Amino acid sequence: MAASMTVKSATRVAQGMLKRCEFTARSLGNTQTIFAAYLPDVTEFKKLPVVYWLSGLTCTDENFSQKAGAFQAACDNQVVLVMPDTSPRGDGVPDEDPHTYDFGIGAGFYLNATTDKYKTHYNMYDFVVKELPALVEANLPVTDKRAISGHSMGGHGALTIGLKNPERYSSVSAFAPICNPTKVPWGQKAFKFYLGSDEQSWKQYDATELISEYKGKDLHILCDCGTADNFLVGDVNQLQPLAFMEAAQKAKVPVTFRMQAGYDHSYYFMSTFIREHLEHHARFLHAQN
Ligand SMILES: N[C@@H](CCC(=O)N[C@@H](CS)C(=O)NCC(=O)O)C(=O)O
Repeated sequence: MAASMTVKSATRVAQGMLKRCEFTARSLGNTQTIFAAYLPDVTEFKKLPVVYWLSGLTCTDENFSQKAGAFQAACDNQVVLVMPDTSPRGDGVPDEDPHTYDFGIGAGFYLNATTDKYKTHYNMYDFVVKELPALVEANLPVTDKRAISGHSMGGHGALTIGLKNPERYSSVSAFAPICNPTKVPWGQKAFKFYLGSDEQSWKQYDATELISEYKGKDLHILCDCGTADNFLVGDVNQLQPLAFMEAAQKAKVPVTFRMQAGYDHSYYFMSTFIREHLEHHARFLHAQN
C-alpha cells in the first residue's frame, strides 16, 4: 500500500492550486519531506501527466514555485508539476561540519549514497525515481506518464535519471545542467563523500558517461544554458556542456542543446525559457501511443 501524505497548504495560482505536501520518506531514512504539486483545475475532472522538477544547490521545494513563473505555462499545457526538495532534512540527517552550500543538506545530488555516514538518509535517486512517483500517483489526480526536468544539480539529476530509466519518462530537459560531475569540483566533492573514493562507482551518476553508452529510445532531451552563466564562464567551469554534447554526438544520441546568449545561472534565465520546456514535455506527454 502506498504511503499517505498530509497537505500542509493550498494556494490558488494560474487557474489551479499549488499544494505543499508532507510525508515520511523511506528512502530518506524515514524523515519528513515536503514536496509541492501544482494542479490545474482540470484535474478535478481528469488525470493529467506529470513533469517532475529537480532544483539546484541550496534549494527547497519553494525556489522554483516562487521564481520560475511556470504555473500558467503548466496550466496552458495541461500538465501537473511536482517539485521535491533537494535532500533529506531534519534532526539526525548527517552533514559535514561546518555545513557548505554545495554538499549535504540542500545538495543531495540525486544519487543513492553508499558511504556509512550518508547511506541511510541520502537516497534522492530512489526517492525521485520510485518513492515520490508512487506516492504522487496514489494520492493525486495524475496519470503514470512522466517527464523530468531540472536546474544545475537538478539538471544533472534529470539527465542521469532519464538516461538510466528511459522507460519511465517520455522526455527530459535541463537548464544549465552539471553535465560531467566526475570531472568538476562540485561533483568530485559530493561523489567522494556520498560514494567513497572508488571513482569507477561515480560514473553511474555522470550524464556524459551515461550518454556515451546510451542505447535506449529517444528521450527528446532539451537543454538550455546561458553564455553568461557564472558557473560556466567564471573561475571554474562546473557545467561542462561541451563534454556532454561531444559524447552525445559520438554516441549518435539526439540532443537539442541551446546556448542562450547573455543569460546567467539564475531563475531570470529559467523564467524566460520554462514555457518552451513545458511545451516540449507536453508534446510527448500528450502523444497517443
Ligand atoms: N553560492 C551560491 C550557489 C548556489 C546557487 O547558485 N544555487 C542555484 C542552483 S545551483 C539556485 O537555484 N539558487 C537558489 C535561487 O536562486 O533561488 C549560493 O550559496 O547561493
